Amino acid sequence: MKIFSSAQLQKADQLTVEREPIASIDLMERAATTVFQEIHQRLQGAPIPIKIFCGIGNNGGDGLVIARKLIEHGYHVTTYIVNYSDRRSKDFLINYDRIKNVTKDWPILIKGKNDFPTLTRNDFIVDAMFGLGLNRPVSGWTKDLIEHINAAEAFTLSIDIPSGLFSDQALAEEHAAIQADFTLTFQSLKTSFLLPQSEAYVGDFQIVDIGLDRDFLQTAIVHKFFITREEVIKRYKPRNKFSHKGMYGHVAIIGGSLGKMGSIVLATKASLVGGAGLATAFVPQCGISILQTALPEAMVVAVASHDHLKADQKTMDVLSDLQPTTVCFGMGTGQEQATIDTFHHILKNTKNAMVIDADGINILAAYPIMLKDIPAKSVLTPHPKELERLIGSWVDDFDKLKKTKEFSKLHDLVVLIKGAHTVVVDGDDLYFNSTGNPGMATAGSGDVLAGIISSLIAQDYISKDAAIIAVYLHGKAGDFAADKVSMQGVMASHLVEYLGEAILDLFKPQEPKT
Ligand SMILES: NC(=O)C1=CN([C@@H]2O[C@H](COP(=O)(O)OP(=O)(O)OC[C@H]3O[C@@H](n4cnc5c(N)ncnc54)[C@H](O)[C@@H]3O)[C@@H](O)[C@H]2O)[C@@H](O)CC1
Ligand SMILES: [K+]
Repeated sequence: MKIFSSAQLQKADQLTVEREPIASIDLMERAATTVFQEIHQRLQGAPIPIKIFCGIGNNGGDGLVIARKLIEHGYHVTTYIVNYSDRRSKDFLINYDRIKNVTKDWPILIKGKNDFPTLTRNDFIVDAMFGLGLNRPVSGWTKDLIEHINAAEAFTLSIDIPSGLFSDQALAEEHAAIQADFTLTFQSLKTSFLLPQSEAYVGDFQIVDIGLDRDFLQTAIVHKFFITREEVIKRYKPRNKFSHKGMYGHVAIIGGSLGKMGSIVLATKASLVGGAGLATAFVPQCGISILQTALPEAMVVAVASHDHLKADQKTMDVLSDLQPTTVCFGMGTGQEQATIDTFHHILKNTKNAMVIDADGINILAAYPIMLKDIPAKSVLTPHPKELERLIGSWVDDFDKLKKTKEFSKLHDLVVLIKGAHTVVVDGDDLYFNSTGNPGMATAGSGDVLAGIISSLIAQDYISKDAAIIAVYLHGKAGDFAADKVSMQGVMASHLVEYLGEAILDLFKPQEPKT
């Protein structure tokens, strides 16, 4: 699913008005009516006090349409005009007149601090103060009003975007924005919704299709995408019956050390459940019986050393004889010098795209000289701390994405930035994941993900697609697991256990979204 910039959405807005054609006031009516219907469906006529805060632009105009519709449907509505400027938009003014025809409780003007209404946590607040027209951080009494609304801790629904938040740039923490419980956004997600810094503001979100110009939406070039089920289905290759295990590749999972063998068990198992035909765990001596016991389906190659990976020539020859399709390195390896040398040797002797995780990333950060030896299109899967060691620190989430794109292009690598919405960075293209939950922030979760990515590359997916499909399925498995065992109860093993269900879910007819 494409993610458009606010400039593109405003362009789409104009084109829709010209091409449909539709008067902008009618486009506002259509858009805001759709939002009203979403609210009405949830409130079902509940007699709760609804307080709508309208700016003086078109976001405010939307708020007035919503207020009018709610009043017409018998809801208890109080409308406020947040009069932060006297330049009112044309469509705002039209709706300002219209609402006066349906109620004697005309909108109340807020012109400063002493006009702030008392709010309680039982209110249902609709935030229509600023939308895509926000062009500088909110300041003055308007900022105080935002903080006043947040302090009420009432259920808050934001229209299009939480007021005070920008769609395509980060918000400094000294600036204020509405902390929405729910955001109904027009036509497309906004990038800022998917970044960790905005988590306090956006809450849950839902896209409202307002029928913007289809041709523009289809042809507009974007570099940001939301990984929905459809994005995965169009990339996923179903199996044909005349197939044999040799067709599904051979994954070599390399890593582990004394006391950290579980990460290899999880990654190797995940690679088999993800569909690889063969899997070999390449581990220190201490891991042999562990792997053979925990995972009879996997072959095991042990290096000479006992506690850590210290491959000698003999075991490197075994690895090259294995001819693995995909090599995955880094889980549980530690950073002993012998392990670092082994890793460097593997990098130089591997041609196909690899998956590099955990300590593999930390070793690359410590020895950037090794970066040039990584096979093209390899996938790195850092969590934010590992990423910082690799690319240096960043100012904010947008700066983090910019630096990661540069790193991805410079070294021709696919980089996954793990988080609430894990991002797959492939050159200039960003793919934000739509599945997963906080229950997955648990030991071993990353090992499972690395195993799934490896299994998909072994099955001949290009690295970018392998990463996109893997993060989606990994998160989906986590969602199924959390539904069964609670978020707290999710363990990495559950992510392997529910992976098959996540794959099946791709091809199950979806009941219509409620
Ligand atoms: N995209 C679309 O096709 C549609 C958009 N509509 C609405 O139109 C909105 C955009 O409306 P506008 O462009 O009028 O702008 P907004 O309503 O978002 O903002 C109102 C005005 O506030 C001023 N402003 C910006 N930052 C400020 C600040 N920090 N302090 C004080 N004033 C500030 C700007 O001059 C802006 O025109 C969207 O968010 C959406 O809600 C809807 O009417 C439906 C159609
Ligand atoms: K808003």
